[in-house]
Amino acid sequence: MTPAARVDAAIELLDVILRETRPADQVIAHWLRGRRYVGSKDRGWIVEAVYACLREKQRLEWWASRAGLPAKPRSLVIVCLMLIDHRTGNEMPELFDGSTHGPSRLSDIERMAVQALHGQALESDIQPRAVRLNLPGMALDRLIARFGDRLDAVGEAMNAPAPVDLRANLLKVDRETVRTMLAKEGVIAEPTPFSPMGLRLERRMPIFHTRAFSNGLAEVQDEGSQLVALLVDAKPGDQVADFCAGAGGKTLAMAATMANKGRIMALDVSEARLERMSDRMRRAGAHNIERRTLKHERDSWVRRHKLKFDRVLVDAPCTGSGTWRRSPDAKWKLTEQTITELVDLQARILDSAARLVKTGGRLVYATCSLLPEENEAQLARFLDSHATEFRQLDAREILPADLAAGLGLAGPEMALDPAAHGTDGFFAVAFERIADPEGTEPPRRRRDDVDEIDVDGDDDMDGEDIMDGEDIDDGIDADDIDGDAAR
Ligand SMILES: C[S@@+](CC[C@H](N)C(=O)[O-])C[C@H]1O[C@@H](n2cnc3c(N)ncnc32)[C@H](O)[C@@H]1O
Repeated sequence: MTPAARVDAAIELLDVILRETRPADQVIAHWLRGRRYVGSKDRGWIVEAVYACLREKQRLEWWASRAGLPAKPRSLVIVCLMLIDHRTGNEMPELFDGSTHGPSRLSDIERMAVQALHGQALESDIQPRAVRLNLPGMALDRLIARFGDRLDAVGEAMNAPAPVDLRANLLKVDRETVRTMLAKEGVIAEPTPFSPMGLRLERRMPIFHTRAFSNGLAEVQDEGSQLVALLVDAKPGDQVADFCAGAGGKTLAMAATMANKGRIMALDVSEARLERMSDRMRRAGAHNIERRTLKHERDSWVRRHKLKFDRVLVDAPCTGSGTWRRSPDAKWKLTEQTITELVDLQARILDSAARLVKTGGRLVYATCSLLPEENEAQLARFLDSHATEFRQLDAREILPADLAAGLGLAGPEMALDPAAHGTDGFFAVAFERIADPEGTEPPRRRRDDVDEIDVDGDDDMDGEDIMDGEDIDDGIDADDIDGDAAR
């Protein structure tokens, strides 16, 4: 491709992403699949340019508007080329050359804008705070409430590219062995600071071709997500419900802490997401997972299995604001309505999933969000409405002492952020059921009886099949290390 053709492709792809509701990584994968003729170097340039525009969209728009350019993808790319790629005014006409595969020539206004932009820095003291921090205005007050004086540091960390973390699959191997195997294939990784099963790549690179990955010895998973699984602390023999299991990031981590003993019911309303778990389960050698598609959070299956689980994880659908460093497009698509709807859905899911927890069992509510209404406010609401049934546990007492001390948790919740912990932003809180809804204790079961408990529904009369783990294309693009796979 000529440099101009690359620029034209970046403008086109950016336009598609900004008009779509799907996440950018999915749109990009789809767009590239339809253009196999685009070589790998060209792909690399185009994707990098598009991500730079998405990551810096607000600051680029601010400069575009100041320079008199319309709010269009083409303007974003022009400003990106000037302020991020540091092109000179003389180079720009060559990139906008009006050729068959290139973008149309620069207009008079664009030429003047290019001159005005020359030598400017992307970040400026005169930008409003939300622009300078590159955060959506509607999130600013919420994040100030959460982080106070730390917000500048958190904002900076949220703008930096995320590292690639792996979880060593302890069902098959220990962390050091995976690390050595990866090193032999040229992939250098260091132990993550907190998770005892985590490895962090020295630099971003595809790992899906490595023996460690294809033999199921490692999975891509952000360290924060690994820590959420540790807070659940599912033990061998436990009955576990993973209520929003998705493609199984945390399900697989829990299968490992359970040493494949006991059972995990992986539940989700999305059959497609649960299907994506099958290949990962097989690769990981995880044999204690059953998957079930729920019609909705109050599916009759939940009622039939109330008070039956030792551990219930609710990894709730959320704004994903804690993962904005991976999915910068998501922050510009956030609306008040989305937040309102998600908060309502989270409450409904949490209330329903709580019914599954047996007395003495643990409920963990988690999000990858940094917004207080999805986290602290949900916790307060749940405790308030379930005061006679649940008590909050202290994460610092659940996690191993050195880990809890290292995380420096300020309270009983496990609140992680990219600045303090280098992880994605996560919030996780653990509760213990102290009484069943009627206030009467269900019969206690002996530990070694738990495998006998009917968690897969012999009484299942609603005709929904539990998926059987057959091999289905996982739909995750080989280079998609920031999609479901990172959770
Ligand atoms: C944050 S994602 C889960 C990520 C997953 N636990 C992991 O670690 O890879 C949230 C999930 O909640 C599911 N979900 C949305 N609405 C739901 C509902 N009403 N009941 C159960 N799951 C729901 C979504 O399909 C999505 O897979």
